[in-house]
This record gives sequence, structure tokens and C-alpha cells, in this order.
Amino acid sequence: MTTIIECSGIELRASSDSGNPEPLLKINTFTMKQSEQAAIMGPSGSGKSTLLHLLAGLIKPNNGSIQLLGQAIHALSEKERDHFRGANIGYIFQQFHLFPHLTALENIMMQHIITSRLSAREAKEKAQFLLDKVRLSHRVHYRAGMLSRGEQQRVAIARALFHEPKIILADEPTGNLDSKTGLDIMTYLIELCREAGQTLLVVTHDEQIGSLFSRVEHMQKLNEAYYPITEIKQ
Ligand SMILES: Nc1ncnc2c1ncn2[C@@H]1O[C@H](COP(=O)(O)OP(=O)(O)OP(=O)(O)O)[C@@H](O)[C@H]1O
Repeated sequence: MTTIIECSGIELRASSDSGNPEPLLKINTFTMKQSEQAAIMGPSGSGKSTLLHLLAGLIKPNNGSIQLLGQAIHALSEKERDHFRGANIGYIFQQFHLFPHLTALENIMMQHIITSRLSAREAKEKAQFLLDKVRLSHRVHYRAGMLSRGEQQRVAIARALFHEPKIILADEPTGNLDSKTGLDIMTYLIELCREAGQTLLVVTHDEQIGSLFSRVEHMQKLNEAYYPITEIKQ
């Protein structure tokens, strides 16, 4: 199976006025194969979101290599990383980040305006197809702000899948939802990614969500720079 994510010797330091920047993240190796699905769990502040930001190319490591789909993204400029992300990564946030005054359909079509590879008609058909996939065909023309939080997250998932990215990164996608809705949403996401052969990496605090994944990485083990506050106090 093709390797999709390959990180080695990653180091990220906080910028500091003291001239002695503290290490935030030190990850020896982290890899994921095509179609693989994994959850990242760990205490608050252990670097889970920071790892996703590195993988999405939102920030660059101080040292180390991040290869996504065979491309060394740590060596790209910010503009090149933006382009790479737009073409290959779907990012799902805890806070959904939808436009509340636009309909579910329009929120997904916004992706079309950014990538503009399809005609408006094709984009509309695809957005409708995706809303059907996340079982929201009855809410296509509802404004996002009028939808329940679970429905809003399903729109956000459909939006993230629109450009058929090879990699889906999700940062606490169920963190704003009650546990039943959260489990339902994660089950959709897992199924959709499996069908499409996408690599899925999900940050979660929730043990039940974690139990849906056969691979669970614990940030305390992954991140050598992380020292639990309790140990420091002792
Ligand atoms: N640019 C930055 N400069 C300095 N410190 C940072 C920066 N980005 C993140 N941090 C720090 O790195 C640590 C890890 O943050 P991160 O948000 O990745 O943790 P997390 O595991 O996702 O936590 P949570 O579960 O609470 O969201 C935190 O202590 C945070 O304050």
C-alpha cells in the first residue's frame, strides 16, 4: 500500500523573545498508508492540533521532513503549500466554519469557486450528491445558520470531500456535538473515506470516538517534547 504521510525527525519550537525557544513538538517518525484511518488522542496541550497544522502545511517545522503523497511539503513556499493543501487535503474543524447566511448547497459550492475545475452546473450536481451522501438532501436550501450543529458538521464534511482530497485531517470534528450525534457523524466520515480510499487522521478527546479506529496514536508517546504538567510539579 502506498505511503501517503511520512514524517521524520520533526522539530517545532515556539518563537520566544528570550532567544531560547522551547520545543513544542518532537516527532521521530509518523507514517500513514493509503486508505488508513487513525485517531490521535492525548491531553490538552500535548500538540495534537499543532501536528495537524504541520501536516496541512499551515506551519513549517524548524527541522525534519514531512512528505505527503511523495511531495516534501516542508520545503515548499507558503503559496505552494496553500496550493498543495487546496488540491490534496480536506480539513474539518470543530467549529465547522460555514457561512451562516449561505445555504448548505452554497457553502459547498464555495469550494468550487476556489478550485474552479468544474462548470457551475457540475459543481452544483456534485454538491447535491455529497449532501445526499451525508443524508442532508432535505436540507440543501436551508441556510447553514438554521441547521442543527450535527447538520452543520455534515455540511462541513461534504465541503471537505468536494475536491476529492487524498488526505482528510479532522481536528475534534465531534467536539461541539452531543455524544450520539458525534458518533453518527464520525461513522459517516469513516465510511465515506473508506469508500473513496482516503487517508483519514482525526484528533479527538473522546474515548468512544477513538474506539471506532483500529489505530490510535497517543500524543504523549508520539511527541517527545511533551512533558505532562503533573510531572513538572512533582
Ligand atoms: N505558535 C505557537 N507559539 C507558541 N506556542 C504554541 C504555538 N502553537 C501552539 N503552541 C503551544 O503548543 C502546545 C500544544 O498546542 P496544541 O493546540 O497543539 O495542543 P492540543 O493537544 O491540540 O490541545 P487541545 O486538546 O487543548 O486542543 C500548547 O501549549 C500551545 O500553547
